[in-house]
Amino acid sequence: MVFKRRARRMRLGLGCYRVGPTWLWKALLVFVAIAFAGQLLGVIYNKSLQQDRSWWLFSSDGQGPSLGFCRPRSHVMFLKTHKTASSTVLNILYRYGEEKDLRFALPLGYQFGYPLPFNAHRVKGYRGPRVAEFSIMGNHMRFNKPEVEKVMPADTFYFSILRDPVALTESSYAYYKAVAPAFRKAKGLGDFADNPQKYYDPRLRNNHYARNLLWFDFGLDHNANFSTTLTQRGEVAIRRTFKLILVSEHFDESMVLLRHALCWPLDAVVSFSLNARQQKSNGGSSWVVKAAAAQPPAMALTDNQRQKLREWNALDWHLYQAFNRSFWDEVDHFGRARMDQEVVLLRTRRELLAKACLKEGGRPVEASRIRDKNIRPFQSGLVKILGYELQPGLDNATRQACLRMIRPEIQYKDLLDARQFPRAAPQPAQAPPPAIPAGGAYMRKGPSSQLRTGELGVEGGGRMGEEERDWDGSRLSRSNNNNNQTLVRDRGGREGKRNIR
Ligand SMILES: Nc1ncnc2c1ncn2[C@@H]1O[C@H](COP(=O)(O)OS(=O)(=O)O)[C@@H](OP(=O)(O)O)[C@H]1O
Repeated sequence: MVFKRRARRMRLGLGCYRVGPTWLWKALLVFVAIAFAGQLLGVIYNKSLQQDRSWWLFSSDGQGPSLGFCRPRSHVMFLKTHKTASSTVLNILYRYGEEKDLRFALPLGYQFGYPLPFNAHRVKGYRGPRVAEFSIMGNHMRFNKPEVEKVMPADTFYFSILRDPVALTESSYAYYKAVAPAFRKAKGLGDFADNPQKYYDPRLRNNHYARNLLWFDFGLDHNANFSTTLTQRGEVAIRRTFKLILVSEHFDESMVLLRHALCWPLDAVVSFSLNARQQKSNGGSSWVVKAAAAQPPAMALTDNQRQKLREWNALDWHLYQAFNRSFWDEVDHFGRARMDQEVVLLRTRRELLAKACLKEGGRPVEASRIRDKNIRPFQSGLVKILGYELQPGLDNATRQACLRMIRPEIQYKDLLDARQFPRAAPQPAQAPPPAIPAGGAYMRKGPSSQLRTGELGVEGGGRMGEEERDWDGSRLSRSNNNNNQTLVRDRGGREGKRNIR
């Protein structure tokens, strides 16, 4: 009996024990099912949100405020001055032209025979002055109006960009330290600023990077003595051709004026700063914006040295001041309040795109950290040139749009070149220049083993043989200067001073 009762209690107990866990298991199962479904819905929702967002990112929202009645310009010539944010501007032109399927006047290499004055035959595919077939031109050149006019249509819109000569010299010194003999010989930028005459020889190749570089790029004589008549003449000549001169220090306002001048949507002029130098903060090694950055000792300048650099670059300083004034006149004409509003919109848009497109919260990173060589920027000089990495997991359309905004100049030019000349056999852009030992000017190779800026060789296949010639055709000979071999102009050679207009 006792045994039976105990067995019944055990059965009941077991029954109780079974009822409890079954109920719990069922509840758990329902909970897991709900959680799983939630996750699944979340993923689907997020994905569609991301797609919606990317659709929204690069669509009508990027049109910006009304441009009024105007027709978008598609014939554009940008004089790409050196170290002025010109690569960022060129990226804008590349993107617009690519999207609209416009034809670019591209150099054979990466520049139009720089530092020689521009010649129409430097344009790949150029077939003569009466064949108007190019829409956009913007790679580095030394401006030469009559030759440019052979390539570009008569209704072309010409524009360019200037930068404060002191900031420009800092950037140029960092980038061309090894290329320009005047910079190479100086102990640091301050030392150069204290006594530029001590280091500067106008006959030496690539020294144009060290004096009045803007004036030089506009095709004017950068070694001329400063005079009010001369500077006014230069200014008038530039104004006659260039309908808009942007100012690097006011980049965003510049972009607003540019978009209205070209009648382009807001997104077309939204950009990420390209070709920036790495700057170190006082304490750490992280990238910081220039204003807050401590310059490395070789780059540090006192106020007095800054003033001296303005005097040394007096022609550029005049140009910068004159065009800075007229820039603000244009802003006044546009309307200051309206400008402020558009600048806010532009910055908001840039922030949004940076968050969507870029890693590191949109901050530029060292080239060595960029895994994809197609977006690694070209390196030159004393400092690291920064680039960007894309956010992972972007849908294809967004990825392509983001990629366009960060693709460095060299890779972008290669891509456009391949599109425009699909059947052309790959050409070496430039034959390698002769190596000059012991402190002679030297070149670095770009990602495609081709030269870009600050190189020694004449672009477009101009290997310099035994008889070497400078950009204006004057003969060069080697000189041994304090054990530094350099190329100097022969006495009989032309002075290379020419005013193109
Ligand atoms: N958006 C914007 N606003 C202001 N400044 C900008 C911008 N984009 C690029 N930069 C700075 O421009 C410098 C590079 O100039 P370039 O691209 O003209 O150089 S190059 O001649 O093509 O090598 C380089 O200056 P430094 O960093 O002082 O060397 C860039 O940081």
